[in-house]
Amino acid sequence: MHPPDADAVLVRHGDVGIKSDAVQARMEARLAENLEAQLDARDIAGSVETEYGRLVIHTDDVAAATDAAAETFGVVSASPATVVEPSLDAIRSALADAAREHYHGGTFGVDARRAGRHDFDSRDVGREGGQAVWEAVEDAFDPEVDLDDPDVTFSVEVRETRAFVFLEKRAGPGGMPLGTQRPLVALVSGGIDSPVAAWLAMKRGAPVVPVYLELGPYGGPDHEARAVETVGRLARWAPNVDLDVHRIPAGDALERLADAVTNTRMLSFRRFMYRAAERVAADVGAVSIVTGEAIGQKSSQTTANMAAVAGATDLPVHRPLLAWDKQEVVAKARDLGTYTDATMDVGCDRLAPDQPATAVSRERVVAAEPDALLEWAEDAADARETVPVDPGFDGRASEDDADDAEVSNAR
Ligand SMILES: Nc1ncnc2c1ncn2[C@@H]1O[C@H](COP(=O)(O)OP(=O)(O)OP(=O)(O)O)[C@@H](O)[C@H]1O
Repeated sequence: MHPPDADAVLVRHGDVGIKSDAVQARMEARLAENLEAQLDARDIAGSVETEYGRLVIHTDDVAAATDAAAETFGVVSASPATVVEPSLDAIRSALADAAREHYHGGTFGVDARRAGRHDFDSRDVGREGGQAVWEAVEDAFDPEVDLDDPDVTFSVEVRETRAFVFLEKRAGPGGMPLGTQRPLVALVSGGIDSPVAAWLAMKRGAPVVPVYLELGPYGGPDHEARAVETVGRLARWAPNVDLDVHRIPAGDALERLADAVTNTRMLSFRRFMYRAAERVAADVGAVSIVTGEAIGQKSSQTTANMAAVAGATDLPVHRPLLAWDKQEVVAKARDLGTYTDATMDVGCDRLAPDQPATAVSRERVVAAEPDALLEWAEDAADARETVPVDPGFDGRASEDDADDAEVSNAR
């Protein structure tokens, strides 16, 4: 919902605003780049302007640009808006136009904010704006003001050189602009959890390099296709980041592992996976690994077993879903469009022994596994191929250089 003649989208960020001025300016510039990439990818004509604390998309297609902003990390909210000069007259007139188009009875309120130097304050805007709305609709309706919970809110944000009039504040994902952290390798399976974990890492500004282990007889084309498809959904959030999937052929090694090891097999598989991910990370300049593991979700994810598999990589392993319940993950996956109803009897479920160990020491895991297991992992990682993903846009913007990512937690 937007006022008549809206030709801008006012974009707000959150955590970026608590950085030092210099870091904030850099992060806002990155957010502007990412918004431009979103416009490009969706074929929306427009440009992005940065003003301290806010970004403004100038476009005639405010509905599509608002959708794009709402799928951009770092954006807390976005409002399709009409831009007028910062005077009470101009604001009154824009509010009256908006009221004639969007007020159809019931209660209304004017929410006014102001920053900069003006010869009026936000209370003046609220009072005069409210009156303008009232006068615009009183002949046709019986308007009533409710400032606490109105049916329609007419909002005004007055900045130093202009004022924005809008009716909607669309929520974005929040977080930090993508590319403001160094990249991570994301271990993505065809399951529900790992895409959510990768999305959460991206939400905090870290581009991910998706890695899928192709499991030979334990996996299958459907499993792989699902992994690639869910990464495609994630790619909608990151049109200027290369999210093509690094596919590691792990089937042979897993068969050898399954022949050699029984009840600690899953733990050795996890060690294999971390080492393979570490190898990819070294090649692509990623600094850690992110997985969809959660405490107690499977026997290999008890607190004891997560401790037992540490040591296969020197890189930190981040588990953003560590304390999430399955229902919470499913709800988020549905939200993101990465959820799929089909359960597949593949992957870890097929590789798991009948009686997996739930609390083993690291020494026992290592003693039971083939001596060369971690070398097999490195060899498999070296034999990887990349599989393109489809974000579902018509066009695809060019890839972002991971080296560009800045480490910007200076504060
Ligand atoms: N074939 C695979 N390729 C890449 N990563 C994998 C693979 N299988 C598992 N992982 C990683 O290990 C984590 C835990 O493995 P788990 O057995 O719980 O996976 P899953 O249930 O098949 O998938 P998910 O955790 O995504 O729902 C996954 O979240 C993912 O990060």
